[in-house]
Amino acid sequence: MLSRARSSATSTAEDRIRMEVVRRLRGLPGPPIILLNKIDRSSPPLKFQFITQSILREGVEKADPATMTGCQKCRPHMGQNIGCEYTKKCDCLEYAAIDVKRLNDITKPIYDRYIAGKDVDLSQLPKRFPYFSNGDNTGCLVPFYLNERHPIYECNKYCMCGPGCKNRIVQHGRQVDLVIFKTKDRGWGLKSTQGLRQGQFIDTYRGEIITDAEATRREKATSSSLNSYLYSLDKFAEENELKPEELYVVDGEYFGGPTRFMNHSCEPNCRQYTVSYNKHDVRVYEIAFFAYRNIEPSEELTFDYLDKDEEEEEEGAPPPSQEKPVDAQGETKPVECRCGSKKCRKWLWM
Ligand SMILES: C[S@@+](CC[C@H](N)C(=O)[O-])C[C@H]1O[C@@H](n2cnc3c(N)ncnc32)[C@H](O)[C@@H]1O
Repeated sequence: MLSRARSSATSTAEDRIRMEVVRRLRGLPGPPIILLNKIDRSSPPLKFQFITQSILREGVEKADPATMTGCQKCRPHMGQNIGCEYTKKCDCLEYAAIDVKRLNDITKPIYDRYIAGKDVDLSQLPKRFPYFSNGDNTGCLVPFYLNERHPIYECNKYCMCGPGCKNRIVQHGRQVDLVIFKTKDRGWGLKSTQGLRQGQFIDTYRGEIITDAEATRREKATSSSLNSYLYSLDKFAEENELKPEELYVVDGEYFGGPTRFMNHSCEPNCRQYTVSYNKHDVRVYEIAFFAYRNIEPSEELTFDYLDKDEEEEEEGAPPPSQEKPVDAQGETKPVECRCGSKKCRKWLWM
């Protein structure tokens, strides 16, 4: 009798936690996010809170708002009705990927000077629009951006192109339904009940944006693998000569969005991309997940925790290792990878 009473009290507590998590999920904007557990009676921890915007913690500052300018020459209707379609005119696309195929006798010498490291006016050069602007793939990231990982500069509230501009996808937020589900052997994971197209936006990675010093303090204060939830905002570090201690870090452990539940795969179906609304802010920007290939309904969504940009990839992906990885302090933080891929590198962290 006693053990029966105990077990029913436990289930009530578990049920209450689940109901509270479901209540929180229902309060979020956008298509539904479902909680699914066919494995046991647990729920994601209540100390984790869903947020819709990252929280800037002490010592973290966005660039002066005065630096956030919008495109001034664009208009909502410029012919094909896709907003900033004339990429040479659009100030927001100044730093977009250069479309080398469209260089001509006038722009090629400018491009060559740019490649040689000279200071040039990039607005002169033809750019690549990051998203498909018509057809079945409208809104999906084009293959060039998908593969090259060039930062995406979306239009912003100061732009003259208007809210319907096709250079605004991530800022409109998640448009796909999601399921946070319990996996057999990797805690919680994420999937969608709908099929996703290659290049389709899923959601951003949100959390507390903290200084590098605070990230180090948090890492030292915990014995758990906190690094699972820390994401360094270092995309622009090298070109802007930012020192490691000047960088900010997103911590999604206690505050975040559903993407915080995405597991790692050595052969992932999603990748993360840099999205900026202010080209002058090199320290605070969005990390956005896009489908890297077509994804079947209910296929688990994964990304590579050690994902490298193309240039770094050319140096070669880390080989599968039988040895336990060791960090800079010589401590092992072995988390065995259970992604199940043929290309599995065996460990989550190298
Ligand atoms: C960002 S969290 C992902 C969500 C996590 N599964 C949860 O329940 O909160 C990262 C942690 O998930 C687990 N994990 C993610 N991918 C894994 C994989 N491929 N193999 C083993 N564990 C994995 C590890 O415990 C890792 O530290």
